[in-house]
Amino acid sequence: MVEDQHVHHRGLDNGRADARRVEQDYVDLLYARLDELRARTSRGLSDALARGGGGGYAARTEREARADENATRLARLSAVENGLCFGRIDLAGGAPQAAETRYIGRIGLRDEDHEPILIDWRAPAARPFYAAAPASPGGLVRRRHLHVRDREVVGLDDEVFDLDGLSEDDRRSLVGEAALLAALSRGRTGRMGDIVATIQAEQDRVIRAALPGALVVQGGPGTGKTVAALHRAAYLLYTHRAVLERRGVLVVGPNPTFLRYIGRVLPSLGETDVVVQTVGQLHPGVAATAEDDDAAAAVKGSLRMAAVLEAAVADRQRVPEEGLAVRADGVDLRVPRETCERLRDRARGLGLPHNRARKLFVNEMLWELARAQDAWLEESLHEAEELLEAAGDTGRSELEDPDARLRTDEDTAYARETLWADAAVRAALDGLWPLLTPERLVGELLSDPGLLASAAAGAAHLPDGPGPAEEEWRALLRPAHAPWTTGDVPLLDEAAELLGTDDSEERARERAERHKREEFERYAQGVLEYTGLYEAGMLDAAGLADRQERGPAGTTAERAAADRTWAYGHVIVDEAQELSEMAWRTVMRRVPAKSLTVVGDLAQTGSAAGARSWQDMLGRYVGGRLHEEHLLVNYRTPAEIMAVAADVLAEIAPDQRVPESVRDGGAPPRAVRVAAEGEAASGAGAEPTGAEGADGIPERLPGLVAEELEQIGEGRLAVITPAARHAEVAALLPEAAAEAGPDALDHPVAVLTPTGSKGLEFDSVVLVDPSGILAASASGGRDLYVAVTRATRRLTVVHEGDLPGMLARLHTGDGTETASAAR
Ligand SMILES: Nc1ncnc2c1ncn2[C@@H]1O[C@H](COP(=O)(O)OP(=O)(O)OP(=O)(O)O)[C@@H](O)[C@H]1O
Repeated sequence: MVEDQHVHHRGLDNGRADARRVEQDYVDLLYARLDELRARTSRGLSDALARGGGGGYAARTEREARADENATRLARLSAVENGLCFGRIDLAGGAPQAAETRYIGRIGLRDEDHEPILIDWRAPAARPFYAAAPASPGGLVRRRHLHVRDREVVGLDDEVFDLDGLSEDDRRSLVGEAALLAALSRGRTGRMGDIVATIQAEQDRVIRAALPGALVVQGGPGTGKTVAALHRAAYLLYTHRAVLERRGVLVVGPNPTFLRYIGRVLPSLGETDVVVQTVGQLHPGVAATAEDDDAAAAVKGSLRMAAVLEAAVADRQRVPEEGLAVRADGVDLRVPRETCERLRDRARGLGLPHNRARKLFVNEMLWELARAQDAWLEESLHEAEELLEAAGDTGRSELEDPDARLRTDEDTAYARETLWADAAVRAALDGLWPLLTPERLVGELLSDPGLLASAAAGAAHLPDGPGPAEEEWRALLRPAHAPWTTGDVPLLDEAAELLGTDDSEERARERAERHKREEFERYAQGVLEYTGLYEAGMLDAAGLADRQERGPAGTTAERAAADRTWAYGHVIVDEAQELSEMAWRTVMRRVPAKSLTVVGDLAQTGSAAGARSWQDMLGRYVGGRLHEEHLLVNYRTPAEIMAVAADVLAEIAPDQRVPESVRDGGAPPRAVRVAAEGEAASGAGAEPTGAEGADGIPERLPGLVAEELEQIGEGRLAVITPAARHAEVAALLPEAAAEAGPDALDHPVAVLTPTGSKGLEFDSVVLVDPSGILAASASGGRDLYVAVTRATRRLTVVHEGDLPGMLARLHTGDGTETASAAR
């Protein structure tokens, strides 16, 4: 509930109670309409289902289409129950326009006479609700936020755009401050929520930016990049439905926990045609979660790997010194080296992927072998003839040419078939030009120093080269069959491009399916015309055929996710600073139109292969179509905690601006010093720790966590530790979820590494061993920055030795605790 002290009094002179009653009446009307539509849709659905499976093909198809349509509508109508309407704008009148009032909500509604009674938040008519600012009210007299719980109006929050009455410094672009603060002060649930009611003007610009081109949104922690990106997905699908419903939208996020964290936002916005994946899932059939060490990640993520893989494929197209020698059917067959080379070069010259060029190579080699076999047979037949002749018995008539071929072309063709069926022949040809899967190519390459050395050397001669130096590629070596890492996935995708598939069977199947589909579309058109669905604009024949083909489970999103070559209509990348050059190459392949939204923070880059500049990463794909927006206000972290983060930022990325916190007045962040392992109670530098001796992390941490939990009540807490100490710390908190667990977000306490905490937020953060985080890698400072900016209310830093210099503020700030005081 919005407390009275939060409500601006300016616009409520007519009495808050009266205003609330007026809004309650209107909200009642909206819910009545919603109930009516739901009842109607649900009747439509049960009618369609009740008629069972009878009737002809046409009737069944029509019923299925109706049932499908009704089910989707019903799901949408149910999803908007909470917060159906959250805003109202009053626009100035003045000739020729009359003054106008609009209500803004999660969906659009019309009354019986088709008059709009509620405007969808994504519609152009809703725009002034978000865009109006004191300096540019955009025709608004007043903006009102409605707080509705269980269909009851529990609070109002008004802003009057009376320019004379407002000072310039009235919160820059911030709008609906009271509503915003109320939204921000709610405890965290472990799932991200939507913010349709309180989208801020700078975020609105991002959400409603044009579809084409690449939009990069750079913003510090908590500036709402993630939440704005997800609302943008919903907005684009609403505004460009025709394009995007068929092609879908792909959202790429950093890790599976994060994907679960944001998973609920899109359905609440009524959008289902969205595929949400980590980089580790971009290649269908692989779900990589393991990570490389920094050295391997840096090499693997570099664009030079494209040349290494190209060379690795060429290395698999081999010609042995002595040519091809194989024994088939008891006969030794040979194809000389020069012939093998000529055929290899010809196959390479086709410019086809390896597995498709292989068909030509294998085919020609089989002819060579068949001819070799022929030659051998000819020779033996001639020999036999000569023997017979010598014995006085001629097999042929005197009239025949003694040098004529004894075997016909048909014989040779037949021999070719027989040779292809011979396992030894196939194995020999596979040795020269094997059929390769991406998994095999990459797996064997990374576990074989010989293959790697050769591919790295080969890359030197390619346009994307030179390849990595020996000390670099050695970092890639690992045991055969090691689990896939996220860094491997772009390599697998690159390999898939280079290898292609041997798709002749698939293409024949596709041809047959296309034929079937064309017939069905013709048929569907007839069905639509007689049902009237066509005139109503609800479906077209292709759409109906689509539904028919995919059945109820096959949404655009599902088909897209399973298809490596799917071309999305738009791609949104979150925590985009973590993607390597190779990962961008994969992402760009998924969106040929290069329509992208990229959100991230260069100051938070943790990956050794991640971005240091957006232009460097993206310029080569989008050129001049790169548009950059900045978000500057932090909605997550209170000012007191952000001051600590600002010191860290000044060390690690002095050129990045610290976002300004909306909230302040939170609990002061604190540092708690504990004894290091083996540190004596009276040891040098130890705080006085009491009679029972030096208490270290094992003794102190559970108590500190319990203390924090008490402070935050229903909220959530994260313990963030260096990766090397994760297991040790998790063992101290058996009730907590360790990050690998699938339901880390459903526990009050989660133990995370800085990487695992990316993009997430918690009411309280207990950061263990900051020096350990700093020392863990070259990007330790950036990881520390990520860790301290996860808290929405409280931050406790637990350290053993001295605090790192960049956290010194925790010593001097108010409320800093010593170990003894914290007990
Ligand atoms: N306009 C808004 N109204 C209400 N809450 C908001 C608004 N903008 C952002 N928030 C909240 O602020 C928090 C931070 O947002 P979000 O996670 O999108 O930030 P981010 O920029 O992605 O942060 P990071 O870079 O740290 O991952 C979320 O809880 C989000 O719901």
